[in-house]
Amino acid sequence: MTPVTGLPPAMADCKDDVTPMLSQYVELCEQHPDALVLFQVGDFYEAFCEAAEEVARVCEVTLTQREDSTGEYPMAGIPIDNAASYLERLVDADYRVALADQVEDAEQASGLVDRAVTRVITPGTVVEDELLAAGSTTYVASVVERETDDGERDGYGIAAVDASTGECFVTTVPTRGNVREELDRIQPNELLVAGDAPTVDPDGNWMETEIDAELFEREVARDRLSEYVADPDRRIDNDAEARACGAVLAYAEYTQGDDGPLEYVSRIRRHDHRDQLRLDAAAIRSLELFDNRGAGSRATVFGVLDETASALGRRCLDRWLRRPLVDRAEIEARLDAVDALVGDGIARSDLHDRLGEAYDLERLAGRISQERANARDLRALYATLSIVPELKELIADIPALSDHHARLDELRDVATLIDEAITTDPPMELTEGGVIKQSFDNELDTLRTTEQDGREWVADLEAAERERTGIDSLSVGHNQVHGYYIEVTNPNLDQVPDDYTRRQTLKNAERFYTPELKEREDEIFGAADRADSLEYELFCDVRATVAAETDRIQTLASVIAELDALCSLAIAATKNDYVRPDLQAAAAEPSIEIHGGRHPVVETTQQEFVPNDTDLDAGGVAIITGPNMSGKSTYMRQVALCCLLAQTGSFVPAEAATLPVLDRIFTRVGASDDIAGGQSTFMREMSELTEILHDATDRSLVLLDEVGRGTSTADGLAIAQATTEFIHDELDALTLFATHYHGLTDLADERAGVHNLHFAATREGDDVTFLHRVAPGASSASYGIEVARMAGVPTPVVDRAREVVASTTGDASDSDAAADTADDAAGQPAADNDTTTDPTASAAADDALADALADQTLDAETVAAVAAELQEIDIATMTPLEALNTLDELRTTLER
Ligand SMILES: Nc1ncnc2c1ncn2[C@@H]1O[C@H](COP(=O)(O)OP(=O)(O)OP(=O)(O)O)[C@@H](O)[C@H]1O
Repeated sequence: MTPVTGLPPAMADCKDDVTPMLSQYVELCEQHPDALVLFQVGDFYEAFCEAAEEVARVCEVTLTQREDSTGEYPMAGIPIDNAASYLERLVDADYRVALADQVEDAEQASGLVDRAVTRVITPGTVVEDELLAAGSTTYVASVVERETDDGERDGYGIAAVDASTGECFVTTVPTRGNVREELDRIQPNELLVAGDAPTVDPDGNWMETEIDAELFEREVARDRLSEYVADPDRRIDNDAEARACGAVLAYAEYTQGDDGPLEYVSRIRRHDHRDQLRLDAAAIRSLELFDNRGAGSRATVFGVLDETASALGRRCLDRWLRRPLVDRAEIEARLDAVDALVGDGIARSDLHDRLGEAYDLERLAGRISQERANARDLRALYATLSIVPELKELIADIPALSDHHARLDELRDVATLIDEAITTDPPMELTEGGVIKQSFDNELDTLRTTEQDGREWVADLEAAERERTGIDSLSVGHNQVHGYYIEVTNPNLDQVPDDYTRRQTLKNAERFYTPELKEREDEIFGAADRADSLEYELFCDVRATVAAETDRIQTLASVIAELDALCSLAIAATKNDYVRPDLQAAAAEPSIEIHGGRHPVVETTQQEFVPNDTDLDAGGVAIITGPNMSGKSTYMRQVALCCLLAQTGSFVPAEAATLPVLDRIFTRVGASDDIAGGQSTFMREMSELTEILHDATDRSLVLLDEVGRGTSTADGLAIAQATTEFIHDELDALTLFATHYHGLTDLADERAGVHNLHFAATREGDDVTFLHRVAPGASSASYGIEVARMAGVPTPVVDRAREVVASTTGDASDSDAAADTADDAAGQPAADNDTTTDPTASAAADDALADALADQTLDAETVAAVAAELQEIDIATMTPLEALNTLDELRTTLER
């Protein structure tokens, strides 16, 4: 269905004939062609015509008809009081929603109430608490290609802003690939583009929004930036950064309905991508830092490390994990702090408890400066400020946190003001009183006293009038329409005094007022009205005074956030038994030495995790072989994660670790069972490989997992071998390469820095047991068929696969397995007796099994036919495309 934005077509057809109110709607829709306009009519936000149909569909609300002198229009509305959940649905359905509010009091308006768009809600600029997950970030980003003075293209400027917290940053990256890498780190919800902007990967998980190209213009952007920071050139490196940043800020202003700069965006940080350990999308994904393809949020690296107590800390830890450090001093400073907290259980748990009381200061600061904060928000700020003295005391004696101690500003002036001004449990509404404390303002106190005295006088009136009139059933009451009254039932009406004036007649009684009651009533309501509006004015003054301190509040927020993130790392380290890593000396050649290393996530899901050592010398390449499921991938990732955690400032899951400061982690996981993408999968694999071969340095860690599998076995082995040789001979990168190409293990004999590792398994009868223990040397058997059997592949398929292997190798895999078991029992690497199977044949069998695994209900006859056909194929002479086509045909046969 095409999105309905701007002016609904049916309304466009009759726009000149509609009522004045609808013509206001038409005008606002025309001003916001990209947004779905929700138009306030009393207590509802309404949409009309096609927009109404869409709102009714997405929000599941009733579609009604509006009828007026100009015609009949479909109409759908959502209640303003309860708008958040409906707005969320519309934003989730990729709508930008423009809220056209009544900006004039309906009672005071002469004629049509004025309306204006006060806010455009878009996926990347949500600020409403109800629509935001706690501790999350919501960025809108933009990318601008950089041009040098001579018109040469030279890299890209990237900017992002989180409109809910005011965080804003810029960076420049050299290549298109780096753009994607940076965006993968930022994970923006929305990406701004103009007509000539470079298109970024369309697969990105963000909404693309086209904005006016003028907002990207150099001068326009620079002018805007100078409204935010005093000296933009000091913060911004080049025009591309300035243009990208100008555009995101302009868009943020537009969506917040502000004409001027957003006060709470008070600093623009600059990242240099060389100042952080670089991780590309493949690394973030395959190391399962934040996402684990649906296995639950705890089963990620972030999930394991996240012991934060506050939303501030959670966001900070997220940032740290996305941008590990490369500056040795900064890493050591974080490690020192974590170390101190690991060593002091009492400080750690007290700190964690106090931090749990901190509200989300970043978002509070945004709301306060945007005048969206209510009295409860100010009280939340006060509550957070109240914990600061305790935080200071808790860390006063921890030298590693002395910098945090010095930066913890108690903001006493702000705290005192809020506490003196705002009631302890204020209402949500700001205009109905109860917000400002007694004794804060003399005029307010006088008004409240007048009101109070009046009410007390009324409260005493009943008794006084009963006595005066002798009517025992006389009562004094109040209602919204008629105000105060004295009620006398019909049988007593003859006793009513002369100064009673009739106000209202009921069935069994009459209601009266006296001149004095009227006078008191005017006094009470006059004072109450005036006091309510004075309270609102005083509240706004207090809020503005606090808003002027936004910068200090944001600094405090960042210190609290860091303390919480450090505390979280210390708790995770203690809970999971991590150790402080030693960083190699700066001058040392990068090498990795881990004793008893573990995978931080897998170890939490396994009953017994087997720790493994790693010893990778400078420029070393480890070729890792072993049966399927034996632990190769887990091992490689745990090595990468140890390095990554260390550079985040975290302890690492190991008994001891000496680690280098890496510049980059590359991971390339080969096209495994998922051939669905066909050629494109292999192409992607190769283009990612190209990037590694171009960019890796001797400070990079490269993980290659079954690279080359996406093509024919012969080509795959050739590519794998050439890649390993190149990495070893030219790049000197630290490399772990898990492979089923046993032929690759021969490289260890040819090149000094290459060595073999293998994961062994033992077999008893048909049962294979994985030891998950890494040992030197190459493995001799893949146990693919045994794994298939254990996975439940029907017996005829398993038997046929054994026949295929036997006939192509002249051998049965049993002998390999037996040799492997015997080697392991003797503690010898299997490579010594290697009876390596022909890779072409075992790959053919693997392929047959992979297909069979895909559908275990296949009949044995079809599978046998496919297996026979597979046997006929001469894979070594096929092109990758031919191989894929043949595979596709075979699979189609199986699917029939
Ligand atoms: N050191 C270990 N201790 C305990 N269990 C482990 C260990 N390493 C891996 N495992 C378990 O074994 C499973 C398979 O591990 P992994 O995916 O690393 O094997 P693999 O050799 O890479 O397999 P394949 O070649 O099929 O990709 C893991 O999901 C985990 O459950």
